[in-house]
Amino acid sequence: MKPIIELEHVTYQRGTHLILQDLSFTIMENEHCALLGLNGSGKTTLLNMINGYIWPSRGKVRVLGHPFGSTNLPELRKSIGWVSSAFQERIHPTELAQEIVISGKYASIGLYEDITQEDIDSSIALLERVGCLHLANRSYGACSQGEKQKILIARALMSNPDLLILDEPCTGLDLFAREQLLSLIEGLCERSDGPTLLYVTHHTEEILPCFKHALLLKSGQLYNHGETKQLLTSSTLSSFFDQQVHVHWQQKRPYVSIERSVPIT
Ligand SMILES: Nc1ncnc2c1ncn2[C@@H]1O[C@H](COP(=O)(O)OP(=O)(O)OP(=O)(O)O)[C@@H](O)[C@H]1O
Repeated sequence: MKPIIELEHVTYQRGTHLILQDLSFTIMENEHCALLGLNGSGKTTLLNMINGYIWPSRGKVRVLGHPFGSTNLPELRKSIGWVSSAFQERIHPTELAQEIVISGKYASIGLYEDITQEDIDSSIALLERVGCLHLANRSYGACSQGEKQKILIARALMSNPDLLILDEPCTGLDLFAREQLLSLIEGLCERSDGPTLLYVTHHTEEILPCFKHALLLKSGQLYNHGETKQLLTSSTLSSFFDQQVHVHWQQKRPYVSIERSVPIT
């Protein structure tokens, strides 16, 4: 097993604000991991750092074994798939689903390279894998939110990444579209030749059993990390959220409810 993400005493400071503070953790190959943290806890900042868009003020970052500082980051990014709503907003609505998928090979927005027959075949295979082959020639703007997310996952897989980051992929999905997307994600986790997944969410019930590890980020600090089953307990999450919560597991997924101190009338 190889290390996929390694952070050593990483701090990220903007002015006097310590956005990330002394983070140290390692995610190993196939150790699919969930990242939880309240709004403003530093998740996006951390993802930007893992993708080499920002640099630590202090500490060391290594991704896929490449130490930042002596690594060709645009090249490294081709081995990282990143699906986020911020990225979704940058896609032109007239672009066709298949073009979007192919652009993933070049880590570009829009297609500027000469496309090979192999690119076309791979994009078709990926669209089929995410259940969206029928959308190949549909413009992105005309796709539903669930379809858009699946197309972006296919795009992220186009470069055969070693690391796949899914940042709140279920946002805006109805109950059934969400379960459909989660089944697709579960399928990705189960492939021994697939990427290591980092799954960011505010909704613990999306943490599938395949995410055996979890990172809890609180106010820019690593509050805790370890095995999901041990970490996501009522007691740990109540102190993590500074609010009494109750965790119950259903079909091996953790559901969190807030214990209200004031009865609802
Ligand atoms: N460039 C910056 N300069 C100053 N402050 C910043 C900068 N980038 C982020 N922050 C602050 O750092 C904190 C963490 O932001 P970040 O976007 O990483 O949180 P997050 O966990 O992704 O939140 P959310 O769940 O709401 O998306 C926030 O208080 C934010 O305002």
